[in-house]
Amino acid sequence: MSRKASDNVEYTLRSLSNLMGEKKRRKPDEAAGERTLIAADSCTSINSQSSAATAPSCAAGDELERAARRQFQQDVTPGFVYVVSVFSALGGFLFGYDTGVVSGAMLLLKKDMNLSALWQELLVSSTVGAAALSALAGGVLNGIVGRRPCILFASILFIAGAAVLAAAPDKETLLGGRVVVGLGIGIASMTVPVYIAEAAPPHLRGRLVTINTLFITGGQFFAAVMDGAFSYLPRDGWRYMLGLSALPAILQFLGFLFLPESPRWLIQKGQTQKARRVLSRIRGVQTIDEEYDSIKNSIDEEEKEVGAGGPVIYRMLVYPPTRRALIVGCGLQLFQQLAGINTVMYYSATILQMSGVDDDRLAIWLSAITAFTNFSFTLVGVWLVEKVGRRKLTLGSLTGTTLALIVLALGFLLSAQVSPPITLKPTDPASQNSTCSKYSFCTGCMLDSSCGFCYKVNGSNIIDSSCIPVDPKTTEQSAWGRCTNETKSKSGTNWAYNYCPTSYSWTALLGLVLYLVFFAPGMGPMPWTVNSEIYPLWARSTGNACSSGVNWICNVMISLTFLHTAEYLTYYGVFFLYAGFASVGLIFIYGCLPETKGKKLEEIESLFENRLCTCGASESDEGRYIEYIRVKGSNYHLSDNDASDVE
Ligand SMILES: O[C@H]1[C@H](O)[C@@H](O)[C@H](O)[C@@H](O)[C@H]1O
Repeated sequence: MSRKASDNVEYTLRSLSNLMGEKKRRKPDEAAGERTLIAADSCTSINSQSSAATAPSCAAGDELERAARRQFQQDVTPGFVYVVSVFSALGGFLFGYDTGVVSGAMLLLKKDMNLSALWQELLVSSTVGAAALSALAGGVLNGIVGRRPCILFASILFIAGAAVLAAAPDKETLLGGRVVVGLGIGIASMTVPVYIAEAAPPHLRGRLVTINTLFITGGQFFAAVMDGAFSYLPRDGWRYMLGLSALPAILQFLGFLFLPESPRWLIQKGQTQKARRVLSRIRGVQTIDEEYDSIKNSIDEEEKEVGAGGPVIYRMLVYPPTRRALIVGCGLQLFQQLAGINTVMYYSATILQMSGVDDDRLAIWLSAITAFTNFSFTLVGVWLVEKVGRRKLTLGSLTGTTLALIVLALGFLLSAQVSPPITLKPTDPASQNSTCSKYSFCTGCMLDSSCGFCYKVNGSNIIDSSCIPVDPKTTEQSAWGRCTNETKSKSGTNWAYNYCPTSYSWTALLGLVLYLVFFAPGMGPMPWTVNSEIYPLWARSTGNACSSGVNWICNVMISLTFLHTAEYLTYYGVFFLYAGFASVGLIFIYGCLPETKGKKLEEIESLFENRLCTCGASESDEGRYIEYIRVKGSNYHLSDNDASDVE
């Protein structure tokens, strides 16, 4: 593409963002911003000379100061940074869509392609496994070629993967497509938060990076809706489900042809002129010297302190502040996954069946409601992150998540205790020889993946119940006897696979909803947000690669072992186990996560300088405000302490 064409499109994007800025400036109370600033300025100047005498004339000082702050925030936040963030967050949307869509697609695929359980597991876990590998490799790639080419490369992988999946003639090609998509997800998951954090102004960084997680959960919700919609097609519905992700990927690719490289990466690579141009473009102001110098100085200082030789991961491990940051970053991602979010997301249909839902399509639509809860409560996180800060949000969220896990576990425990007994023993030799004949209660039968519970209902009582082997081809019926599809309606029996009919099953639904309400605003987004900001520039790609790798590896481990662990520990045992993991996470986060809200990226390293635990380090809104005033050339004093900063 010619330079001129690219300049034109960039001009259009910028006009769009300027327009957003213009609109804002036209609001009446904000139009007075500059005047307010001057008024507040004279008020505080007088104050600094004779505070007692002038106190009455400054009675409205607080109000003026607030207006001046509002003006400051608009001045340093042009709309362009939102355009940059939204195009980047399309990577998050694809991450959510491609990990979410497979559960619904699988229901159709296993019939169309006659997939065995092993192939189903392969198609799900190959994507997550590939994401783990490419997230780890993405660190090196980011450092060498930059953030923008990595995002472009990820969108190419998403487009190619979607095309292969939509056209796949056999299961081997499907597997190839899922691996390609997984490679894209891994690179996007580690690059996008870093890119947004490096482009955002400090007071909005948390919110903009959290928008990426909003897009992840939005992608998961959209995938669930598409799963529901295309499940009505008689054939090939899965091709549309899997192929649709090409559209946002194409949009992202086109957008990124015109979006700039991260200014911090450019400065690190010595491309100073380009970095200055990008900085003034995304800040929308000419006076970027302050920010440029602060980034440049911190890079120079870091090089002096840490040295430039040896692999980055080695230098991170031997330098205490980055080692501590790495422990915190990886720990957050570890506990995000150990709290079991993806068993809830991937197995919500199964968990909902425990609440008595025995229709496949209904289960898909109910999973869409679960995904919607996750999405809408992530929005609460976007709103809260700059208000209460990362630390309080994460701690509050994990506390609620732990309680919700206990509710889930108690729900399953109650259900197990009132589990219906098995009253009929099979008479035919084939049934007698199977493991199903050894259970006396429904719970045992439910947890054995080769058996299902066959029963009749008389009023509110369960009668004539038996545990029979499941049909190896479909879990919708028993292999033989009263609960095959042909005999069910004639004999008036019901077939329960993977669940037991009990009057306490609503507690599972309650626990599930509570879980997402608490998890989504904090534990969902904060590990990504915090990781994007806690490493110094030289260690940022590697730090994020490692922590994203930890996230994906634990994701595979937990989601693949869920059903097997439930066989050994029962369902309530698994949820008690996750509640245990979450409690350990709570202690870890309480002790180790500092507050990074409002800090400049270059200041955050100092939070990890002295010890592992820097609990509740304060924000620096005031500092940034003073800096803004200095940039504007005023001699503005907030208080005696701040005054010394200004001069
Ligand atoms: O932050 C995200 C989000 O919470 C998703 O819902 C979940 O599926 C991902 O594993 C997690 O990393």
